[in-house]
Amino acid sequence: MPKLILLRHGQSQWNLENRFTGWVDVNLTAEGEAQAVKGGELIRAEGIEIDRAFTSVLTRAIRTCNLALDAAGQSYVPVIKDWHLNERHYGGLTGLDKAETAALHGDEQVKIWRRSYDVPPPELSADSAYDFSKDRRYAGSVLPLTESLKTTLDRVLPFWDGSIVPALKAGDTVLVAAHGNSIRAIIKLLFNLGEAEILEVEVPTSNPLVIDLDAALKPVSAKYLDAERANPVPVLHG
Ligand SMILES: O=C(O)[C@@H](CO)OP(=O)(O)O
Repeated sequence: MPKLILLRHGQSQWNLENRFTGWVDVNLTAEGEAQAVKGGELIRAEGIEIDRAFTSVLTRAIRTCNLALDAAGQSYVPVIKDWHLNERHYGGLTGLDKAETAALHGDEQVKIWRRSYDVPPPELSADSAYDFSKDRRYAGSVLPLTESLKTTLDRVLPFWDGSIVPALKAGDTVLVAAHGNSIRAIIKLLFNLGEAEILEVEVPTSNPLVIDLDAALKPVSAKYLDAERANPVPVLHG
């Protein structure tokens, strides 16, 4: 039976500072590192044997993946890194303080930017310090200037179909160490959630969400390994 473990990265420096992060390559805090290790220890305690892992090209997810695999005693697992698993691009909000932005534009507008399904934040300006188009990890790719959850899902989907689905169909146990919104995109897809339902889904940092799948890759069960830090698991649609 294929098994998928979704692991949101541990606390990052900008999670701590409450700044819109998106594609900025901030590192884990010490607390985030400890969370990643705990995630791996829980995977080990559950006796899960991972066949392959996928992560983004952002340090906080890569390090969470590595720390969790180390703590699970499975550092040898092959890891594929791909930008299609990056966090949603926060466009012109990138780097701003979330509370200051709410004070300026109102809580309602910030909630729309953060959690609406298809309203993207304003685009990144041409002179932004957060222009990643010259970063060699994205060479040859056309990069977004902003993303909603919907357009995040649009770019996660080809990678999901092309790389992760074949591994799951082969019966592998797969770890995906990624970000709040790229994981929400995968959850929407997998659980066939509506636009309103996905908005209620908040994935806790570095708490492994273990999903057993049938041969058609429909979820048959889902649980967080750290029950104390769990949020409601997505509803299984029949
Ligand atoms: O800042 C970000 O990139 C994301 C994830 O931390 O935040 P949000 O909760 O607004 O999706």
